[in-house]
Amino acid sequence: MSASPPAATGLPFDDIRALVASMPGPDEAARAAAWERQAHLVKPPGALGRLEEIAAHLAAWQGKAMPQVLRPMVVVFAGTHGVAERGVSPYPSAVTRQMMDTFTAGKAAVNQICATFEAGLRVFELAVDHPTPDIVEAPAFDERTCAGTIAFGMQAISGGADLLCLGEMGIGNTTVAAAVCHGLYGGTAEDWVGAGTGADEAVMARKIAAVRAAVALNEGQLADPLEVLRRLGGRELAAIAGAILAARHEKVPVVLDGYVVTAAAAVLHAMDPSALDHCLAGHVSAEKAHRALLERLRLRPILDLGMRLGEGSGAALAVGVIKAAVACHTGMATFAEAGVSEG
Ligand SMILES: Cc1cc2ncn([C@H]3O[C@H](COP(=O)(O)O)[C@@H](O)[C@H]3O)c2cc1C
Ligand SMILES: O=C(O)c1cccnc1
Repeated sequence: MSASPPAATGLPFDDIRALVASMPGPDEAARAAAWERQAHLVKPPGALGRLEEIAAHLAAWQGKAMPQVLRPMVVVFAGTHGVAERGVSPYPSAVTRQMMDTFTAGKAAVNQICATFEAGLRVFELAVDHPTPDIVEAPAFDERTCAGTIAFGMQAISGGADLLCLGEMGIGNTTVAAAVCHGLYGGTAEDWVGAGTGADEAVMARKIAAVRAAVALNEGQLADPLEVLRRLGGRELAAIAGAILAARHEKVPVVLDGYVVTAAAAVLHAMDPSALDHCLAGHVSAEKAHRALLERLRLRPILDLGMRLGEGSGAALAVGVIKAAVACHTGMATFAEAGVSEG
């Protein structure tokens, strides 16, 4: 279930930029064929609402008029963060490794959701015994290690998948996600900080202070989104960005989870506004800034259940809806096949 931490590959940011510049677009013929089929299925046009859009999205990004979700895969990346030692989470960093063990034992929330929808689950450990430096004091990575971690994340689909759901585990990472968003979009630290696992007033004040100080430390250095990731991010965020990019190149649609995963995705969006066109937002989490972030990225969440867990749980839950969308699209009869009169 776990893999070794990333050895720095020496892959520089220019190689990441080249992968972003060469992203394939959607298969518009497959999308059009999917909508054409939807128009003839035995239901009033549009009656399946968002399910119809999801089916057409999968057709466009898998490149087939009849998309499939036979091998949905949930990939959870885990990392640890120096900034966690500032008391920005009610929980200690040790929980990250303990939750890895819980995933392996099949006993976390995401395990149960994956089992419910017959989704695979892989957990990638990213050197959790070696936290990235405290972003208030130093960049999280040097360029080589950041690029190497992005490249490592590209392995997310190496086992094969026709739908990739992304998740994360890393105590303190809602602080890191807020720093990345503040670094990308400006505003104030307060705009981007939320309660995470359940911060009280004192923890919230430390989170806001940490995010403000981390961004201030890097003033004038954040015009390049990859620099935002390198200076203010963390290993699981870098790996998630790599996974999204690899999936795009391999025609695998992606389902994003909560605020942390979406913040990692935002780095790619800032590099190229079309970089997330193959992604669906599995849900909007209860983390304060997630809704605003999704709106900025023009992503409409599939579910809105007040969840604020992470682990890929919201993305995994959306697999149920996505599978149903594909089942309707591929399995329903047309009016002609069913012998039902069209209006
Ligand atoms: C038992 C437990 C299980 C979790 N599963 C995901 N997270 C979530 O909480 C963390 C982020 O919140 P913060 O920034 O407040 O630390 C991440 O590890 C995230 O995946 C968990 C957190 C805990 C405590
Ligand atoms: O939305 C998220 O990603 C989230 C929220 C709370 C805790 N961990 C993750």
